[in-house]
Amino acid sequence: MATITDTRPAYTKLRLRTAYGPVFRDVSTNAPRPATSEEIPVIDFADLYGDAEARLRFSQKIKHAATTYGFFYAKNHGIEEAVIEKARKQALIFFKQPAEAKLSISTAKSKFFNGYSALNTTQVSEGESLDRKESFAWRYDAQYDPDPKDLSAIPAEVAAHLRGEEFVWEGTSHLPDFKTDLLTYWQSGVRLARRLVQSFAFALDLPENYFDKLTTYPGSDGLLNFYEANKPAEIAAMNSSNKTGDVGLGSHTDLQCFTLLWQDEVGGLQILTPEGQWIMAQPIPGTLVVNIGDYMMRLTNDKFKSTVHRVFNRSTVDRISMPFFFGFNFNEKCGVLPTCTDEGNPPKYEPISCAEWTQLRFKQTQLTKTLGV
Ligand SMILES: O=C(O)CCC(=O)C(=O)O
Ligand SMILES: [Fe+2]
Repeated sequence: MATITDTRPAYTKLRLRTAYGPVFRDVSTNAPRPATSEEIPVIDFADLYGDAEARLRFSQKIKHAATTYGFFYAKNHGIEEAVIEKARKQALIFFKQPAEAKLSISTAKSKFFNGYSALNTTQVSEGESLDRKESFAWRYDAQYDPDPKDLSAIPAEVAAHLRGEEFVWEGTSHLPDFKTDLLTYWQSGVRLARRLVQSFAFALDLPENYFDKLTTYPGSDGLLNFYEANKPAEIAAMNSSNKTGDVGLGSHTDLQCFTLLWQDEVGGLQILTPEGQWIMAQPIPGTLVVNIGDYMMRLTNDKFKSTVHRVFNRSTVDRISMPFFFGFNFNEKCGVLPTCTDEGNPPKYEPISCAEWTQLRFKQTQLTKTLGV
């Protein structure tokens, strides 16, 4: 009798945190495969700085990527290599310090998760391991805005939501140029994001300056992630116990409008396709990875996709990544955009501010402090 082989992939359930509680996704047990250039396209940012025609062309590419997988690579993004390299070196210097020095600026000292998180102290995804990484986080502070601000003129409703904290810089002042090099990288991110969000507006059939009033004191979170080299025995243990849930950073979506991520050449970032297949966002030198966050997805009535991703790291060398999370002014309540809704497609969501929105997710995070915002 002929046997029929069942070639359907097996699926497991992945539990994800969302603002409104856990959701479950079916995930294929097939091994992760490299992403194709259709899935995660490389977009040339030279056009973002070009004439009206070039900017329109650019916005259409953004729209395509944002409405499919919500991930793309940015080349010619305008952040100087020297700026990135200095920040990367500082990140390594910081993480290679003795534990004591790092713990002196622990996130435990922060009201807003600024500072240092040690190995295995966060768990972005409850169904997976603790996050096998260390990190250093800081947030928007008007005194460092590349678009200079009159600090005495910040509206009270804006000031109430600003989350920068000086202790992260005070506690690293023994590291020469640490603050300068990281803030220079961060400022480049703020500038690029303010520009890119104009193209998002264009892509959504809105005037290019539509969001500008929402990005005067934007959510701008800087983060350094350090995934320490695994010892061969650790890798063998992870593999032999077949713990696919043993992750560098658990499965999650980013919270705000979009993320600009620099990653080194080691690799490990994976994204989850709508079919539940993990695909690898392999490093492409000279690019940033850009991805849509939940807040932007909500504002577009789910037209732009905020896609689940994780870091799956089995490397025997250290890995550094430096995400920059961008959102609107935290006090501004935004609803579904007028161009993303019509009679047949009514708004699915009530207006909400970035402050309220990020709070909702944090309330779901019972165990520890989650930095993926
Ligand atoms: O380290 C990476 O490549 C991704 C980091 C990330 O997704 C996050 O910090 O939200
Ligand atoms: Fe992320």
